[in-house]
Amino acid sequence: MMKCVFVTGTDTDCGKTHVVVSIIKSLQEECLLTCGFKPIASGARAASKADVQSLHAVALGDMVNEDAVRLSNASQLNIPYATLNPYCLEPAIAPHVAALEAGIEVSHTEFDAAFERLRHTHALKTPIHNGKQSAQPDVVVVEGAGGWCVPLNPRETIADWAVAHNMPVIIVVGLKLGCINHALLTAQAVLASGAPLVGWVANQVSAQPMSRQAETLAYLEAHMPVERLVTLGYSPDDTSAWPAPARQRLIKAIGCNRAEASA
Ligand SMILES: Nc1ncnc2c1ncn2[C@@H]1O[C@H](COP(=O)(O)OP(=O)(O)OP(=O)(O)O)[C@@H](O)[C@H]1O
Ligand SMILES: C[C@H](N)[C@H](N)CCCCCC(=O)O
Ligand SMILES: [Mg+2]
Repeated sequence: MMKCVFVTGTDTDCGKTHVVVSIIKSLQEECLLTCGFKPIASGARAASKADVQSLHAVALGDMVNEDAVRLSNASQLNIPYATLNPYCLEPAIAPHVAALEAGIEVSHTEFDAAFERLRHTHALKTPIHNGKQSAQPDVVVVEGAGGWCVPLNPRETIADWAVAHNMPVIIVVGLKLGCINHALLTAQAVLASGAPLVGWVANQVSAQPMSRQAETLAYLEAHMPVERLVTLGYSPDDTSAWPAPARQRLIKAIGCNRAEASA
């Protein structure tokens, strides 16, 4: 049974993509075939020659989003770009505004269709140890857009889609002044929506730790309604797997079972 997890955060730029890539690597380390999913992205560029080589079903000049590129490159499966990122909007602005300006109607139905295609069997970039050339993902790690309440259109948010699918939710807390309030409000909103909130990640987003980082973490530890899965330090070029105990917390939070893994 394919598992999924929805990663939201305290704000745009809190480090969701950074954390999603590290989650993908962590689950791969646990022999779970894992891919990312970015249902909607705002902020796109024309695909370069390097993108055409690394991405699946992308032509030179097609619009691609950097988050989705990073998710695709981290995946072990060759998933068509448009499946991994069904909505790729050009300006780096609120998605509902970008969609309106482009004359595009964003719909959960399109998310569902792409998510369904993700479930299919895809070619593996490198055959795994038992010689398998293709497989279905064991886990899909979904990256939201901005924070939990970001709208898609006047009626729906991206969170509504996660809630409709009862996806376990992880909150990324970008460690900076103001994050206590943002983290607690986000946790309250997730719980109020009825989604299963399964953990949070403390993510150091600046080279220097924020002032009184230890005290901030201690307060969050005591007041967040779920456990902290891991604390990630500042590491611009490193999105490697989490330490083993944190990986175990992650697997438990998502409800994965290594025995079910196809790898
Ligand atoms: N732990 C970290 N160490 C170093 N750099 C980080 C870390 N976390 C995030 N960053 C950097 O901070 C910036 C914002 O992070 P990221 O793109 O992951 O945010 P995001 O929440 O995914 O934003 P968006 O809402 O646009 O999707 C990026 O340049 C990223 O490389
Ligand atoms: C463009 C940016 N990097 C994100 N992808 C979108 C952030 C939307 C934030 C909307 C808001 O909360 O005001
Ligand atoms: Mg991102």
